[in-house]
Amino acid sequence: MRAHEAGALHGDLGSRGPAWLRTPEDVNALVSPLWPRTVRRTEAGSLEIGGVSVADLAADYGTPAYLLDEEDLRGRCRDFAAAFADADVYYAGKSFLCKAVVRVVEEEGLFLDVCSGGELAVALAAGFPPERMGFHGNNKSVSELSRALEAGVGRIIVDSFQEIARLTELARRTGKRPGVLVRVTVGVEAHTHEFIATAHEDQKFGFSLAGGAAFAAAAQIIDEGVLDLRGLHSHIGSQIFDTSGFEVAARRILELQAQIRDARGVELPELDLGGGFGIAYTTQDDPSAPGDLAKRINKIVESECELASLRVPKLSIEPGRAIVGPSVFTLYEVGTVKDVDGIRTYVSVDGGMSDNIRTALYDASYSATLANRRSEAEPMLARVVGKHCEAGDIVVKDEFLPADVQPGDFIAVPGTGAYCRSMASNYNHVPRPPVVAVRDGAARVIVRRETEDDLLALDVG
Ligand SMILES: Cc1ncc(COP(=O)(O)O)c(C=O)c1O
Ligand SMILES: N[C@@H](CCCC[NH3+])C(=O)O
Repeated sequence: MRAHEAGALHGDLGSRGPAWLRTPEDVNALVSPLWPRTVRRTEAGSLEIGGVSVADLAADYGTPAYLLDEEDLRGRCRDFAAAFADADVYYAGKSFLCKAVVRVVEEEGLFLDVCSGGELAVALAAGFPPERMGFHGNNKSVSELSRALEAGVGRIIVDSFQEIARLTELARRTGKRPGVLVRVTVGVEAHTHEFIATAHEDQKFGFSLAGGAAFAAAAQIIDEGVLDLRGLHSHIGSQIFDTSGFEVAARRILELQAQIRDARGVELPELDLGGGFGIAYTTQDDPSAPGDLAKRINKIVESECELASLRVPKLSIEPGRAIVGPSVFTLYEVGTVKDVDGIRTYVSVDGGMSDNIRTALYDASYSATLANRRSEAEPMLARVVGKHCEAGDIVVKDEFLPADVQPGDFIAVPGTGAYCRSMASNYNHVPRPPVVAVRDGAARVIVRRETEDDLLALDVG
């Protein structure tokens, strides 16, 4: 029995209810916020991206592959830059970084946030202007800090008293005066998965506001006068839809700004409210457009500044997921289809948790569609799983796919531009997939597929 015939099955979707029950027509539809802008289903029924069919891309580059819609990515950079015209928009490179993306970010006028020596190296190799970079991290090494200083990184977001001491020592030694922000833990419980919330008190990032460490850090930097304190920083977490968390964060951080002014007579000129803007992974998600986010955030900052009699500081934000996440889908080939009687159908693809760990790690929800053809078959509740030796190797927990899905079909999973390739692993010695950028009918590999030789080259035993 195919799982779509099993009535009891739908109970498995719990509160998502009948909205999830789909017709064959729905199963073939591409719901707009989920897919990159140039993706469409052709008359013949297969998907194309940037004017190139997935069949051609699979033939040329193999599967699995991350397919990046360059026009979509550039469009999202431009949308953020235009919406936050009075602010600096730092693209958060941790979401996905390679030289080609660094160049896109630069060409579209954004700034860049890096958070390790490796990300800094990629950015510098791509020729990104260091003065437009911010350097994050709760445990930057002396060598990473030295490289940032040597390169002339525009600002370093300091995260601990030890780091302030290390950077101060380096600055004294080299005669440089780096711009810094103090990362503040504002005590906000962001409405997101606990692993990706970063502003509640009990965690590793930043200086506590409530405990007084944030004030002490800022005061120490001002008193020592070696580092150039430009402002305060807050990042409340990731995949957030509700702007009330930003509102509380802005209020608290501006109160601290006023406290610093009152105690030291210094009005800090900059304020960074971090990233974290949510995207649509399923039809249940309803993300805000950059223009709406900008309006709400600017209003919050202006009114809080008025209340505290502060000049409005130069604002910056650090979106990663909201820029690159929706620009990519992963293309997989189906290898096996297994009906577990009365429970569900498992559709196994040629990748899995090594190219997308988010489902296993955060219980994240994704969507999927049959990519190589249109099907008139009845919808079947499926679970898209990978090829790893791990029961939790799930890519898409629940999705309606046509009941005739079979080995050799292609499955596309949207929303995989952020934190998928960047968090990919070699579990089971599965080589990591390539990233292929497609635009105006032409495709180019921007990160090549890893090979078994690459893996063996590391094994020097
Ligand atoms: C300090 C900081 N800035 C920006 C980001 C980017 O977040 P997102 O990709 O959710 O916009 C992160 C990651 O959560 C972060 O830790
Ligand atoms: N890696 C996380 C986001 C947090 C990363 C940055 N602090 C994700 O996949 O959602």
